[in-house]
Amino acid sequence: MKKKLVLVGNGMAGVNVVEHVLKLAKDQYEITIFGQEPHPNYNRILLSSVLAGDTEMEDIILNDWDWYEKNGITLYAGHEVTRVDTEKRKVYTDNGLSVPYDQLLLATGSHPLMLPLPGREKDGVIAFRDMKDCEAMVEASRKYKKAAVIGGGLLGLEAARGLLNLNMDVSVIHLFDRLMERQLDREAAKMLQAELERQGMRFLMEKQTEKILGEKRVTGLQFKDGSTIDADLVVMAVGIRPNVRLAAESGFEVNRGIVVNDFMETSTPDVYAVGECAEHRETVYGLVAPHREQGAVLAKRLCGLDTPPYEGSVVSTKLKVSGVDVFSAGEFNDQPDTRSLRIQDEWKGIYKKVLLRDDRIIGGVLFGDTSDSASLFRWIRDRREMTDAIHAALAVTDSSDSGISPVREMEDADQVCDCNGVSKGQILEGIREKGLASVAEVKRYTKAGSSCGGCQPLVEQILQQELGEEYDRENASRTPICSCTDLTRDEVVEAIRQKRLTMVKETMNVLDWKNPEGCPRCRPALNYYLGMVWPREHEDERESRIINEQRHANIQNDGTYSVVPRMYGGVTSPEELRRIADVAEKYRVRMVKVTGGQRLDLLGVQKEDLPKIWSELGMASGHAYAKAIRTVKTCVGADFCRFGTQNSIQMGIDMEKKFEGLDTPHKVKMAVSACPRNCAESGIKDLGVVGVEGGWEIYIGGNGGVNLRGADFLCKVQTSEEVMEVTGAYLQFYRETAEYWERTSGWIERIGLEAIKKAVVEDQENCKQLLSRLEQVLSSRRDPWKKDASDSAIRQSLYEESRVSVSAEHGREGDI
Ligand SMILES: Cc1cc2nc3c(=O)[nH]c(=O)nc-3n(C[C@H](O)[C@H](O)[C@H](O)COP(=O)(O)OP(=O)(O)OC[C@H]3O[C@@H](n4cnc5c(N)ncnc54)[C@H](O)[C@@H]3O)c2cc1C
Ligand SMILES: NC(=O)c1ccc[n+]([C@@H]2O[C@H](COP(=O)([O-])OP(=O)(O)OC[C@H]3O[C@@H](n4cnc5c(N)ncnc54)[C@H](O)[C@@H]3O)[C@@H](O)[C@H]2O)c1
Ligand code: SF4
Ligand code: FES
Repeated sequence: MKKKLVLVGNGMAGVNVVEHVLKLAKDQYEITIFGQEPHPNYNRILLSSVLAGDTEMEDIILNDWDWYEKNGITLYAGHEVTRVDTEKRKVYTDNGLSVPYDQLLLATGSHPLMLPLPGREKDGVIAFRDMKDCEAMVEASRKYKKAAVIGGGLLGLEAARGLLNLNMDVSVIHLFDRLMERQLDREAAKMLQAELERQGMRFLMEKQTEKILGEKRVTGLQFKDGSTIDADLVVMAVGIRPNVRLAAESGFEVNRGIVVNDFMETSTPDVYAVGECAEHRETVYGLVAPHREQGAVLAKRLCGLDTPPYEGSVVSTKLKVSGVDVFSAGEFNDQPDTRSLRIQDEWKGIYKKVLLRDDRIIGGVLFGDTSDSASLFRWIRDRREMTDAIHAALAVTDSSDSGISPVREMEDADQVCDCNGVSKGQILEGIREKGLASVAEVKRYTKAGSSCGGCQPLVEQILQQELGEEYDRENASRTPICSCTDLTRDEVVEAIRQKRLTMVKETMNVLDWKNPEGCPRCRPALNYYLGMVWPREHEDERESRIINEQRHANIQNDGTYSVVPRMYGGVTSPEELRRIADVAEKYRVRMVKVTGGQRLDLLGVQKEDLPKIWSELGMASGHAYAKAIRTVKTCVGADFCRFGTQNSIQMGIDMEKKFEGLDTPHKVKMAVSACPRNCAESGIKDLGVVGVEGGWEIYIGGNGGVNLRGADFLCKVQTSEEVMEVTGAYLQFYRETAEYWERTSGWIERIGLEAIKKAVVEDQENCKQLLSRLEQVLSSRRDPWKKDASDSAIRQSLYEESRVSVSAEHGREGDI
């Protein structure tokens, strides 16, 4: 019988151990994971990129719901483990669950430190630790202007850069007279501050905050010296505290963190700890590289394999702020027994300092040019003796002049990517044996470069050195659709056409997929591309769709579902409302809510009630869960409003009826307003129509989500028929040319407004062909709710029996 492995903490460190265990001994354990956050495992490091607008929230998911299910892992997301009974060998959660274990792994991470200041409970005072904090900052930036970040460390500066990108005025309040005093010496800190000031940050140095001002919401900060500043958002980034409550209350030995030995074993048999909550040899690590090293040892231990002990890590840090290259590792402050090598080039803005003890390299700081960082880190880790060659390599301020190539110097065993533990040898193997030819391919295949991104220049140098003239920079920027293949989206779509492929599995086979089963990223994408190319021939493959689309409903964070019936143009009738009310009462729906898209959402529906509710409602699916045409929001328009120039409601209804149920690469939201006052918010929709004197204006590519984007003006037309033509051609062009998972806002940035104008407005012939292909797709649509409600076999297998483990039912799959 399989042993039971229970992991508490669904973060990067714990899940990394599980990934290792699955690779080493897949069948040894029955695995259960508890995570307090209502999300699958995601890359916390990349929250800084999400805030800065460089990455989308959904792109930082490391293992989606499908991954847990596929690997037979039971995930309880949104559940906190509150007690461990070591006698009974069971864990207990806040909502009454208990699960037995044979081996228990604690990876509970850290809490952000919140200064105990008067007023800290006010609205607008937050930390920067998780997705929720990131969303709160984006949300605040829409309404407020002035942000104060307390703490000038790595996190504070990355938060401040993100808030600048969100167009806020940002002040950083720092306790000391230099930034990042735990990583940088005075000189580097001075150069960093000057560069960040140039980017627009304001610094209040040597300031101690005394009080948070304001009534309900924060309005400012007051300092010990009596001065004040205005602020309507305060982000505290003053360090972290290991989360040891569960361990302490359960009787495990705890100091600053949960005390572990060299095999990550706690004081209690069969209980282990890893990551930010673990204290090893009196050190707690707040960076992922050491957690990976710990995880590799622990996974072998759990699988009964021999492993050398974990003896601690040498760490390095890089600040993830674009336009600033800063690296630090080991010691950097001069001491009586140290000597240093310093190079400063004020013209190029470069500073290098290397600290020596007994002529051995023990630490260093690089600013402005971090191309030596991999070599320097290796020299520090190995406590390498300073040589003339090393000295010469460091002494130049342009690494290309040095004659020493950091890459050539590296041994195969040397680590290139600290975040993901990838060596130069593994990358070379990928290049030589798998034909990897770009940074993106290396990233997808080996994971090198996929976290903080700091090692990407080194990966590029390895590619250049290995492939020589064959390395084609331009070609290297091509992005395969996922790590299962080297083919790009366009190549896959072309192959589907040329080779007349019609099924997902067949496509993966014929195109030589590296992972024959595909992954959660490529399976739904292939299913979409096949349907797009062959609208009549392709049989939709439900099992390839994301979970929300398989069930035709949005999974909520407590495991229930939401039902949003279609209400064309946001218009309903007393008769429909009566039916909705009856259903809501009969099935004890927890809440009926008006959505942002002007529909009624029945929240808190049990899975087995879904088909019954759909058939009793007798309304069409609103597709609120799908990558498809969503709602058309309308204003009341000329029939009722004295400013209205057009009948926006009728136009909205016509558009929704025409395009409902159309699959698209990502969700598509639409709106129709009857005058430029734009009450239906047409300016932030994927497709917005605005009535004006003598016709309609059409806007495209707007987005009101995390990455706010105003829509671009596409064209003006005179008649309602023309609106239907241009919007139809636009939607079909998006369907045919966008990457799956790409919103219209990203697509438009990528391919350009002019290309879209040409394809759907100027080139009449092309427009006609787009419309004719659209008609083919529209003619083969079926309402998914009707189909499932009337098919007893589907009802039983999908809604009455559970295919998905309890785990995967928590959280919103499609929308994070
Ligand atoms: C914005 C940001 C940027 C960062 N950038 C970098 C970087 O560039 N490089 C780098 O190396 N590091 C970086 N870090 C730090 C890095 O993200 C962390 O060191 C790492 O994520 C810690 O992993 P962990 O699994 O130990 O803890 P966490 O990621 O905190 O995961 C612990 C999880 O356990 C859950 N949990 C806790 N208690 C319980 C319980 N009782 N029951 C159930 N679940 C529980 C928590 O909700 C949490 O989801 C950054 C951190 C942040 C916030
Ligand atoms: N690029 C990266 O590697 C990266 C990025 C973000 C976060 N992280 C990690 O996340 C964790 C949290 O980062 P962090 O920057 O909060 O921690 P930190 O401890 O590194 O820095 C906190 C900073 O806040 C300052 N501070 C403390 N009290 C203050 C006060 N009252 N007023 C003003 N300033 C004060 C400290 O002097 C220090 O510089 C760390 O483990 C860090 O390594 C790493
Ligand atoms: S958009 Fe214009 S027409 Fe429509 S409700 Fe607002 S003001 Fe009236
Ligand atoms: S070092 Fe962070 S992604 Fe490679």
